[in-house]
Amino acid sequence: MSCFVEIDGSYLEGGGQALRNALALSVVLNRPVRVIKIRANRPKPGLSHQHLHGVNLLRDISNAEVKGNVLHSTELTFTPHTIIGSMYKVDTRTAASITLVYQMVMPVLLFAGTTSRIDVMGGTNVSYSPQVEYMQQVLLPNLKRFGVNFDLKVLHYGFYPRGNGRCVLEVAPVRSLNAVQINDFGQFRAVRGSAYYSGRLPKCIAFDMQHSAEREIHRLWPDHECTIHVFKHPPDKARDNGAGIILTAVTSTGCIMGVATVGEKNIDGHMIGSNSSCELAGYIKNDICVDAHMQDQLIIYMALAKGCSSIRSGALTKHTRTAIYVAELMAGVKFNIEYGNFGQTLISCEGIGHCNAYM
Ligand SMILES: Nc1ncnc2c1ncn2[C@@H]1O[C@H](COP(=O)(O)OP(=O)(O)OP(=O)(O)O)[C@@H](O)[C@H]1O
Repeated sequence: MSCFVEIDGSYLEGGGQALRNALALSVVLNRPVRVIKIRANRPKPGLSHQHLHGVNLLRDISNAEVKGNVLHSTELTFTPHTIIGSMYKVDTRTAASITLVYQMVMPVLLFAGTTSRIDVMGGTNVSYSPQVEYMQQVLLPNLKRFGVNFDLKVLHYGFYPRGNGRCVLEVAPVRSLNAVQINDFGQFRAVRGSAYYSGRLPKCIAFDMQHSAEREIHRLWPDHECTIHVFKHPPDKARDNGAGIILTAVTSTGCIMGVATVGEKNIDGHMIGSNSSCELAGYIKNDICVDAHMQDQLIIYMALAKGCSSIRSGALTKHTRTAIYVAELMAGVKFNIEYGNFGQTLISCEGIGHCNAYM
């Protein structure tokens, strides 16, 4: 009988997240895994640069035996042996999302014996992935509740198609993760954010994003603070053209929801600003404590934490259901979903209370 847990990468979302979570859990739990039909629902299935660099980084961190770690591969077996906290460097030579490489290794580095430092070159602000500001301003405060601490420095911002971005992530290990309750919205306090531009793009793009976003929030909540700063990345921080916005909403109970969007070709600043603020307003109106992207990103931590975690979010995304599928198979946990009246969901799970074997 095979000793591999088999994960079907075509299930539900059928993107790279199933692979990232499966491999991260494989290392943390020391369980060999086989991932089949990798990214089957994407236009170009199989491993792209981002995934391949993540797999090879995780191989080095865990001294794993790997088969299938080549570009476009749709099947992979991964047998980890250890977790080595250390300094690592990855140059993707593309605009591959740096934050998605970090998404793969972060849960693992928490269970190393010492602090790790991961220097990655690629894209910091790339579509369909967490913007680097989202990781700093939304992921970090949410993960702090689990007892996680990381420091993410951006040495250079990088955009599609050139890349040229560079970040350094430092992750401190934990003995175990706390269970969290992120389900009490409290009172809406403020919206804060920034709109940036770089390279040869005109400043009006960032001001259009700012004005449209502030107008929408002030229209709905005239008495609440809404502060969006506009700035240009200096040339030594961003060589290429790029523009985007990050908005966060904070509540009296410490909930932080975020929306971060990077402009693509023919950027319409007004459109980005108003779409982003409408998305954020939807969370505030419905007392949602965890935004649609944080929802799937917290699943792996809930599965590993000690005790029962619960998060109050909006409608379940396919990414979240995929993350739950992987966590249940790999860690043997069970997630429970309760549905509210206005599309809210309460996602809960009794975590396995994984303990760090290297501390
Ligand atoms: N705007 C965003 N803000 C925050 N997180 C995001 C944003 N867009 C995508 N994400 C996150 O990025 C991850 C993308 O997962 P997905 O499976 O689509 O991976 P992928 O490797 O990009 O695959 P693919 O290239 O197959 O799309 C998810 O965790 C999702 O929540």
